[in-house]
Amino acid sequence: MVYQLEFDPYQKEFKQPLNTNHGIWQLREGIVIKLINQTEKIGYGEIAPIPWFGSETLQQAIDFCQKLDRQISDELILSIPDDLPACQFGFESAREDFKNCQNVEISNSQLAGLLPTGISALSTWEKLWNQGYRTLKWKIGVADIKEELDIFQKLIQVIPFEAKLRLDANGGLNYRQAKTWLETVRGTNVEFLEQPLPVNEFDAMLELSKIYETPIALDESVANIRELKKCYNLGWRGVFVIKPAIAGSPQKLRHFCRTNQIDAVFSSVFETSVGRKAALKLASELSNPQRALGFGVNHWFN
Ligand SMILES: O=C(O)CCC(=O)C1=CC=C[C@@H](O)[C@@H]1C(=O)O
Ligand SMILES: [Mg+2]
Repeated sequence: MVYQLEFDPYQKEFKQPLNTNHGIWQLREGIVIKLINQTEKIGYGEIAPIPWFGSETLQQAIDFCQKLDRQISDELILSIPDDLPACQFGFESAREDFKNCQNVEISNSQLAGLLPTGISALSTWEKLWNQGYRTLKWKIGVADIKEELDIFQKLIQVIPFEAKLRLDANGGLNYRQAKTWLETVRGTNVEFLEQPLPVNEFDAMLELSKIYETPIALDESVANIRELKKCYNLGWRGVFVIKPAIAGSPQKLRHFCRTNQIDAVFSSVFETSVGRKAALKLASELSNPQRALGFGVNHWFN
């Protein structure tokens, strides 16, 4: 099959900046691609890089698109190199969009609502709860640990018992702080501790995952299919937070998840509705149905 290719870079400002250990993220930049087939039908896909998670940069994706002919084939799409995972996702999603254009219906009870960092979480959780979220995600490793531990103690006093809380450090803790958090959350409604340590401290996270009963989740460490396989082969059996928009080829991702029984939680990269549709389709096939999807941020842009 051969397609006519069109691609449009975009910039969308977040309604509120995302504050994580990586820094403050204000602007989502990406590329919407259109594949037009011989019957003039259009398949849409999105390239939404996060270089600080190890994907290609926006400029690398734009350069790749610009070098392509205006007519591209299935073979070319399926041969996009693994060092362009966001491009692999965007082009393969557009190709698959011809097959299934309905959106995945999903309720907030199946999604994790994202709390603001710091003390604002205490005044925000109830709004998310009333919107139907039953899983809440809170970024830590942003402020001083004493301050965040104090806020955490207040938060678990007020949120309903049946709420699940995810803590995401974005690799911002050290070993001692990670142990402090894992001891603090023992017996609470914390569902998992996401990426407590930096990517280069995998062995320490593997050791902690064998000591503490609160699951540890990796996302920065498993940001693409190559890293996913590496961590699995090194013995990771905790939660795998998979961001399909930067993981790489959906076909290869399906093969890995169907071949290996992993505890996967599919998650957003704050893509637009184009990428979200394709990512949620993959999540509906491959994410652990017992866990909420990390796509609670569906109205994130101004
Ligand atoms: O996973 C979710 O529930 C929402 C998405 C989310 O938290 C993230 C998306 C993209 C980059 C990161 O800052 C962050 C994460 O670390 O998971
Ligand atoms: Mg994370």
